[in-house]
Amino acid sequence: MRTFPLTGKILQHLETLTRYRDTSLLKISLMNTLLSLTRISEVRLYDVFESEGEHLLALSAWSEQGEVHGSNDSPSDDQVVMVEIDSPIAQALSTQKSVAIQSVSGYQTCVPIVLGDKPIAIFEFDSEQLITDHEQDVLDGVIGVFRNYLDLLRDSQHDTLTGLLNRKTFDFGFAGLLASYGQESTHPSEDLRRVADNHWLAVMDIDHFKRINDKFGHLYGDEVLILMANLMRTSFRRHDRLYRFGGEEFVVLMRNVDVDGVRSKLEKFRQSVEQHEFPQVGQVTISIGFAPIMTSDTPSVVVGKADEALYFAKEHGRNRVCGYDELIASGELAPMKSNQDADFF
Ligand SMILES: Nc1nc2c(ncn2[C@@H]2O[C@H](COP(=O)(O)OP(=O)(O)OP(=O)(O)O)[C@@H](O)[C@H]2O)c(=O)[nH]1
Repeated sequence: MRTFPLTGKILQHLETLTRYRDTSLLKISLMNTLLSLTRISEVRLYDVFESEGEHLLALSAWSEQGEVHGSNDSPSDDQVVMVEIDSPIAQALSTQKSVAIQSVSGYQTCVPIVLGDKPIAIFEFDSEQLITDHEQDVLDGVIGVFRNYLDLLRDSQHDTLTGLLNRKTFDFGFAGLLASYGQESTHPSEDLRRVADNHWLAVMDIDHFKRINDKFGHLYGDEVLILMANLMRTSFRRHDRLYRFGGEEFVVLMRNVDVDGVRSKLEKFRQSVEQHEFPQVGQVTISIGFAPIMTSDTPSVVVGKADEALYFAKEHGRNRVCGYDELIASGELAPMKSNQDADFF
């Protein structure tokens, strides 16, 4: 009978947990749940990546004196660390099972989260005492619900053909991203609150894609889209966000790069597409427009500016990279009027 209040509490937590559609908030909610249902004192959650057969970790949420914090951005390269050989995390990742060890302040338990046959995240718990079998059951059950829900959420956030993030995820996440960038910005002037001068949005569109479909058929057209997504994954950095916006249009969100860096990165990508031999189809080219992300702009204005630069590239020969600011400065494009942003979304 004494288990009923705990069962009710677990159900309440699960109800709260499954309300979230945002992965970062979901993680924070899960960690609060685990702290509240067990005698764990602190918890850290790492995202797990695989690179050349090695596991890499990036801290994505953590507690400090019981208060949970999370990062809502993809980790940059310098936030990713290698797993220490023979560490409990390494053991838990290789066996795909929980590992508990005695530590200076008590016990440390590592619980991997495995999707398919791949570990995608790992929890590290500190507790004064060894976790009991009952607590382990609660941990396993709640983490299992989290894993299944995360799997569903990931499915709904990604484009089925290319595996990139989808348009819905962009629409949902970009406004939040702008708001969080705004909090980070240190610029004193409201108008000039460009996000540390280094966040960008690029819209990319395959040239004459209709011709590819018409000449080789839709299956080859689809293959080009998949290969294009793979080229994007290898060309951009881990913390850049890659979206298929629809049809043959893609979007990249880039941060921590100056205007020269963004231009050369996009130019390099354009060249790698041009030089890639697409099976059957041969050469494919892409046109790219990019614009800075300013906290004073709405998402539709940012996309609208990058789109204008893209249309300029299309109208001036295709297979080019054009920056909105550069086109405005050179007088080749007239500045967008504020009412031009209506109803993009
Ligand atoms: N194979 C395939 N084709 C798609 C998909 N989504 C959209 N398309 C096709 O993409 C083509 C886009 O053609 P347009 O918008 O005319 O553009 P384009 O031929 O690339 O010409 P420009 O953009 O002006 O260079 C259309 O033929 C669509 O049917 C898809 O998921 N798979």
